[in-house]
Amino acid sequence: MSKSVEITSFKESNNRVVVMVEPHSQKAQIQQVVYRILDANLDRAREGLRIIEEWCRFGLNNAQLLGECKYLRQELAHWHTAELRAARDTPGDPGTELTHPQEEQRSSIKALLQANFCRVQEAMRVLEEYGKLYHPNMGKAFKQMRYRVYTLESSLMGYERYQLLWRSHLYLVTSPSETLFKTVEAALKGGLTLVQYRDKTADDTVRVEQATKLRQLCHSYGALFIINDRVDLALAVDADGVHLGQQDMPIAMARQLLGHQRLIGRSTTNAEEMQKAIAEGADYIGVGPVYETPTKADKAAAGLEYVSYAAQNSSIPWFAIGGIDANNINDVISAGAERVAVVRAIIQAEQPTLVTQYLVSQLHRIKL
Ligand SMILES: Cc1ncc(COP(=O)(O)OP(=O)(O)O)c(N)n1
Ligand SMILES: Cc1nc(C(=O)O)sc1CCOP(=O)(O)O
Ligand SMILES: [Mg+2]
Repeated sequence: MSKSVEITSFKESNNRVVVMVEPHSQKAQIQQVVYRILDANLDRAREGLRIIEEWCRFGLNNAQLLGECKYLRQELAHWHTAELRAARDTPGDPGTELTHPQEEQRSSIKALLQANFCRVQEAMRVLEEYGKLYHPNMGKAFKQMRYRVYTLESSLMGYERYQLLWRSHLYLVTSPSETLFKTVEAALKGGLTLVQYRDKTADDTVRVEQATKLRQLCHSYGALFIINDRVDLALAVDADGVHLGQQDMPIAMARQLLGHQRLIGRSTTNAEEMQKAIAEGADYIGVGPVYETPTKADKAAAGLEYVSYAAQNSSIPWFAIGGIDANNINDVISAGAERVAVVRAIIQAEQPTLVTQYLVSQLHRIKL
């Protein structure tokens, strides 16, 4: 039986021409496999982008992010040619049956978005590599697209955090407590959306363990989770940002390490520190201590005058902090505060959910 063959290359050796041949059927089979891989991954990338796009549209109402998703989907459609679609063999594809248990549940919007970004990026990497066998420009095109997806992820995740920061009016800064997790969860149930892990004395092993648990807890309630003082710890536990005091790392250095996706807060005690923090690119500032407090015994009170100054002059979100509780929060609000950070008022409360609800309700009353 004669088989059709294709000459794929030849070379000269000892004055003889050596011809390399490959059966036609085998080459066609390989091509078909490549087409199926491209088809499946174009679909995967498009589906993942669609899921991300819906959040940009309905969740964030952000035209710029929505436009970027649409652009990327159109690019995918451009590469999804009829011959690639024709290679599809869904019944014969063992991959359609397989799902990972983690795909069955998502703990939050953030987890859902991250899983889909991962899916899109993986698919684009496959398209970049196998695409080189299909079209001379496909590899380059998908490399560029993959970088655009990284940028989109960065903008979207950063935007998400920034939005939630602006929506947060009560900020819990923790202190060591035997009931830390129970108390934080009770406060989250009361409507808390911003938590800072602050433990000035624990070993790093303990800090890593507690911060990891708290991050999971906060994210499961859709709240932001910030680390006090330590950029390395914030990165290690995938926190939403870091809070830096005047003696901590410079903001520019922290920004280099954390990127623009994560939040950076700065403590300020006077007008000069406030202006500097804003100029250096802080995302929010602490304004205090409003009252003297045993939680920060070495710092003299800045008073309500500084709160009024912040109300008039801060262009970024700011949190009045220091000695604030349910008894005096209305004085702080009257001085101009719309956001407040507390330690003892919640950590030492007998009923943290109720206290949180009360503080949040007072802060929201301002806007009515
Ligand atoms: C929201 C907020 N504001 C101020 C501080 C104080 O930070 P810092 O001055 O660095 O003091 P320590 O907290 O590190 O003792 C804060 N943690 N949070
Ligand atoms: C951690 C901290 N920073 C402050 C500042 O002014 O920078 S005041 C403060 C402690 C706030 O604790 P409490 O709510 O228990 O008074
Ligand atoms: Mg500090």
